[in-house]
Amino acid sequence: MDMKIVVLGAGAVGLTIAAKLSRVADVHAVARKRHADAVRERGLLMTGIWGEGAYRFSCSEDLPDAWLDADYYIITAKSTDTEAVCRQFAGAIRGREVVSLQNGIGNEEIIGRFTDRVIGGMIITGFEWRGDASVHVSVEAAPMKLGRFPSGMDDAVGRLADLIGEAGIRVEATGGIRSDLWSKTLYNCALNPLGAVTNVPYGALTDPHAWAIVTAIVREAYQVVEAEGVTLPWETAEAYLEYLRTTQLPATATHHSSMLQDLTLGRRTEIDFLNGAVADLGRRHGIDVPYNTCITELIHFREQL
Ligand SMILES: NC(=O)C1=CN([C@@H]2O[C@H](COP(=O)(O)OP(=O)(O)OC[C@H]3O[C@@H](n4cnc5c(N)ncnc54)[C@H](O)[C@@H]3O)[C@@H](O)[C@H]2O)C=CC1
Ligand SMILES: CC(C)(CO)C(=O)C(=O)O
Repeated sequence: MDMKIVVLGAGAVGLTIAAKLSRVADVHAVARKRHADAVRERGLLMTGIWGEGAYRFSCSEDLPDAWLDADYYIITAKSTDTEAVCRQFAGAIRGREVVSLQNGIGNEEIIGRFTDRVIGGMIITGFEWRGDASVHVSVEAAPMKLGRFPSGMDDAVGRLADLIGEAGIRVEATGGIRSDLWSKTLYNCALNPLGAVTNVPYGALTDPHAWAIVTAIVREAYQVVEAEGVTLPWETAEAYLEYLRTTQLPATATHHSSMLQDLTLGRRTEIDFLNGAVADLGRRHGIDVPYNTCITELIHFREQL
């Protein structure tokens, strides 16, 4: 029997993941009405580096009873909606395997209040809206990572990674997902808010003036990660900055920060799960975090304009 997967809060990331998984599993996506209607009418339209085509799968605004026995629930809402999604589907996800495939620090902890089976996910692939239920997959800097949260590996993680791999998505299972989540958060903290307030593609942030700010943000964040007891693949902030400049940035140089789009559309941004989380944790650990505090306040100011 095929595995049953439910994607909760399916937008650009979630609908695309649902589409790919629909080729190897039974999939239902919970999405907003206009996307759900479009998926039902003509499928999810995908273009870009993950292939082209129309993908049909079950999609609606709610969770039909037939999906209450899903093997995995994957949350792909913005971090600002994690708590609300968990509350709305609390009955379904209690005691179930729930995966966060979101940016930032704090989602897994929120989900952990609703189920004791939390899987952390890190994805560094670009998904851009091209219309209702129409997504362009633009860039990919590394394989997806999946791991039991806060740490460890087990069969449930391995089975999901195998399934996602079968669907044609590059993925690796890991025993240390917090390290991957923090690695991605460093990248987002460095680029997302600065790219949003300056309205430039990420590649432009290597300019020396912008890079000085990126450097300060990353140095503060690095101290916080160390204080949190998380080991990153790079020994120092300087080593990460070199990786960011020479490997991650070239792979996503043309990308515009999605935070800018959130600001333009008058939506709340994920800043409190990124630089805001770094600033909060920094204060708790007695670490000076002026750059992360400043950029967080700046984004909150812009959110209100
Ligand atoms: N778009 C991208 O390229 C990438 C995004 N991410 C992260 O992935 C997460 C999702 O990002 P996107 O897909 O871009 O966001 P999105 O805004 O396109 O998708 C989230 C969707 O969930 C819907 N939603 C929220 N609550 C819901 C509910 N209760 N019922 C039904 N639908 C609900 C929203 O209306 C929205 O359509 C974020 O944490 C983001 O930072 C990570 C890597 C790349
Ligand atoms: C889209 C991409 C690859 C680059 O910014 C990303 O992963 C993110 O913004 O979180």
